[in-house]
Amino acid sequence: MKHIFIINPTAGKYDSRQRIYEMADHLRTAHGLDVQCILTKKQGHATEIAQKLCQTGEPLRFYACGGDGTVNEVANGIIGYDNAAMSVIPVGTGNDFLKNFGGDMDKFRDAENLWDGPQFPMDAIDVNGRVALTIACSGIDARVARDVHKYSESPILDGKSSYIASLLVNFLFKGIGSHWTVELDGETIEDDFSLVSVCNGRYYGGGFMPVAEARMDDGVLNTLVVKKVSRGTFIKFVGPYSKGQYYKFPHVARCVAPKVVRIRSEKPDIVTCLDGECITSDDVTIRLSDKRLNFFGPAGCDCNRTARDI
Ligand SMILES: Nc1ncnc2c1ncn2[C@@H]1O[C@H](COP(=O)(O)OP(=O)(O)OP(=O)(O)O)[C@@H](O)[C@H]1O
Repeated sequence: MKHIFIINPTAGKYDSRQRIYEMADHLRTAHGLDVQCILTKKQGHATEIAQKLCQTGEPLRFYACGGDGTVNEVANGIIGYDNAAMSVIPVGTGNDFLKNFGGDMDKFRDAENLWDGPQFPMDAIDVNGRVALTIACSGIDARVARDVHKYSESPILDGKSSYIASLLVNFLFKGIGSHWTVELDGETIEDDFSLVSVCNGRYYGGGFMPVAEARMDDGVLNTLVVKKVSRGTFIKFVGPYSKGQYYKFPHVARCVAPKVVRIRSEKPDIVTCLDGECITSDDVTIRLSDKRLNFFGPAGCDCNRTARDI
């Protein structure tokens, strides 16, 4: 078994390379493991590295060292390969993926807790052939996520404050709704929408939680469809929405669990964020991936630790 640390040197506010090299060295010396550290060189590189290694057929354990973007890229590289599994060492700005594990998040910071941890399958979301693990959102929340990196470079803003800054700018200057045709299995709705959030997990945007009951291994994608609303309603809605209380606004938000969600627009104005990484198109199809992700974590961890019933 090989242990591969894929390190995004640009993730997070501080350089974490030295700390990761020390952890990797410790696994070599204390446990005699075959460990390799690889730095990413550009966006998308983590997927290329992981996929190439998976094709060798060797048994592999990957450690995505970065934020949600790095986690997403490694997942896209390994999903579908039986010989590979992944975990995460969080050194990013937001690390929303690991929030799903609740209080166990801190255990992921040390590879000593991970290298022989249990492996389990997790669901994934397929978005036009690309994979998201936590949430695939389209609409104002995706535009906010696309712009959030501009603000997260500020030394005075943490993950959540950067998200709020981006939300305010989009809300005040760029408008809330988009005219789309949304298909939820057989149902077709043409209307103005604020957002469509397809949730496998629960967190995005530095800790916002659209659907608290979403579970990451139940084969269900909880999908929140929010029609265009006035600025006044949006202001009242956003707080409860961020805490999984969409059901307090039944005239605005509807939560369903379709097998396939398709969004179409007359122009390429559909911004869709997959775990924070954004694509823009005029036709997006989102469904449960037919592949599951092999994931490993600290003993006793649970990707549904923070899930709740309505
Ligand atoms: N060497 C590199 N140079 C520039 N960008 C890179 C490099 N390696 C990876 N990236 C890109 O950096 C972006 C940000 O990475 P990531 O999301 O992991 O960190 P973060 O933004 O600090 O964390 P989070 O998304 O959790 O807030 C990703 O889009 C990734 O593709």
